[in-house]
Amino acid sequence: MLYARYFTKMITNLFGLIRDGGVGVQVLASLLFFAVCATVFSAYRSLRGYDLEWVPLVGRAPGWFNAAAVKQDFIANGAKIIESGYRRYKNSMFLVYTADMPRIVLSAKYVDEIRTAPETVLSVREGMSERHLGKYTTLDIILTSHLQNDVCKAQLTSNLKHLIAPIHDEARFWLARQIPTGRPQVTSRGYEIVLNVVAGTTSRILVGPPLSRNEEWLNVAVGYTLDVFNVSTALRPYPPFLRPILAPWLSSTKRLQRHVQTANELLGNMFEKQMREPDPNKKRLDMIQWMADSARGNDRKPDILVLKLLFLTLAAVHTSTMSTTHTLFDLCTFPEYIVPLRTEARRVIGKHGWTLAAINEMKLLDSFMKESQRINHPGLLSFNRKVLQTLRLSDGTVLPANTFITMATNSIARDLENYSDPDKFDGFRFYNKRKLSADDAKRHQFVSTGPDSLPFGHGKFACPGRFFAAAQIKVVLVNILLRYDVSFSDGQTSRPPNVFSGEGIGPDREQAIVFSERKDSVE
Ligand code: HEM
Repeated sequence: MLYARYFTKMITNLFGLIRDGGVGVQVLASLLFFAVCATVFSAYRSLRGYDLEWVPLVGRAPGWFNAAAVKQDFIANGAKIIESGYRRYKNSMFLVYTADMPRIVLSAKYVDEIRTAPETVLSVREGMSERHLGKYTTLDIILTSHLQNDVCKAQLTSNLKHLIAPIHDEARFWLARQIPTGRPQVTSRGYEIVLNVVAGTTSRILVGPPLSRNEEWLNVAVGYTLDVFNVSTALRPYPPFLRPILAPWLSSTKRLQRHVQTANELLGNMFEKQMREPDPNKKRLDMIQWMADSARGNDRKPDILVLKLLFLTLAAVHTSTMSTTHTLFDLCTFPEYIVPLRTEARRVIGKHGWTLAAINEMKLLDSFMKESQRINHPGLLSFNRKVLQTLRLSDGTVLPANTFITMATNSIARDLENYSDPDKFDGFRFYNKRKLSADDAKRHQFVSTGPDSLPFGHGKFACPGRFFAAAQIKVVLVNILLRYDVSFSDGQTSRPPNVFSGEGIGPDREQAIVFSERKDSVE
């Protein structure tokens, strides 16, 4: 109201001056005043998410001077804020100021309606790049094309049958490296062991041997992701006009640049060679080959392909590490599942060897992993999109252009309306559901997505790497199950609480696991 009164007065003055012929310094001063007010007003609108005033707000909204404090509040209390919003508005929507953007948290009842929306209307890539400050973190590389998505959907998934044996080799190698043989018991941090095994097995399919075991590469594969998040976390509290000035001075930016430089040195020539002299008789079984084969137009440049491959390390390594670590913690918490899971693994590997057929038959393990993921979600929110064109939903709800939408996937996974006894860990919950009908057999797999199961998103742009992720996690866990007995140390029987920060949920990285080598361990 105050602004409106200023505008009215100023415009009246301006017209008054022109009418009286008193145009001159005063007109210019008024015009300047008008410009300043308009800028300030528009900054205020964007700060307050003015266009979204009709959406109920949950949590705090920033004013002029407390934007950083509101982000900090979400980082500390995100779980409580989202859960309270979900309880009140799970059938409609609410607005939350997250650590990056104000986002509309939409009810999952809309997911089937919007999951097929074209990318010109709802965009995962634009949302991801903007939320993670792509200009400063290199993530804007995903905007040049869909290559990073296409190679996962096509070559990675269709080659899975050839990848199980190499992943198994790699898992065995990295486990043996970290848990020395010949010692009855090794106690070590579970997260760290899993991170190294997953970084190694993922690298095998990203860059192939021998580079996949190269220390320099592995440091990049793990460190790049961490520094992308370090840079965006450091810059977020500052207004956009200050970010280009501050970014070059951050130690995380410098580290990120070094990771990119090292990746270019290690991979640049490989891409170059693969594109210059493709040899149809000597096909590699990795992303270097698949990206070089599929890149078109501007993407056919080694430095672009290197950045896209780095994006894949970000999408793959830490997500799968979290899932595997959570499942390992659940094996230690519920040891009664270990024998049936081990028996199943022995049976199917005895029948099919280390093949995709064996992986697909590990239905008890599939269920155990999905239950572990349900209870220990990768994050509070998923199905993130930027609205590029205003979208009117069938019930008349309007999602305005330039807003960001998301879904409260963690709350959805713990909702009694979706799951009976939702806080109870029931490792064979999904196995039992799969037995109900042919349709249920498809709907309740680790890789299946739907309105009540959104950790991989849903629809056209659901995670394209999830089939690989499922196979890889199974190979790593079965290697552990067949070789070791696992437990927490010192009589600990329950898993440590998860670590919540903003919308992220992760396992406790300090938790020790005791690996006791089994006498009947199987290769
Ligand atoms: C447990 C492990 C994983 C989880 C929980 C996960 C989760 C997700 C989610 C939530 C999305 C956004 C989808 C949406 O909003 O609809 C996504 C996108 C993506 N994921 Fe995964 N992911 C995992 C593993 C992987 C792996 C192993 C790869 C590749 C090897 C991968 C590649 C991708 C790519 C390329 C995208 C971006 C898609 C795009 O550009 O539109 N992910 N993932």
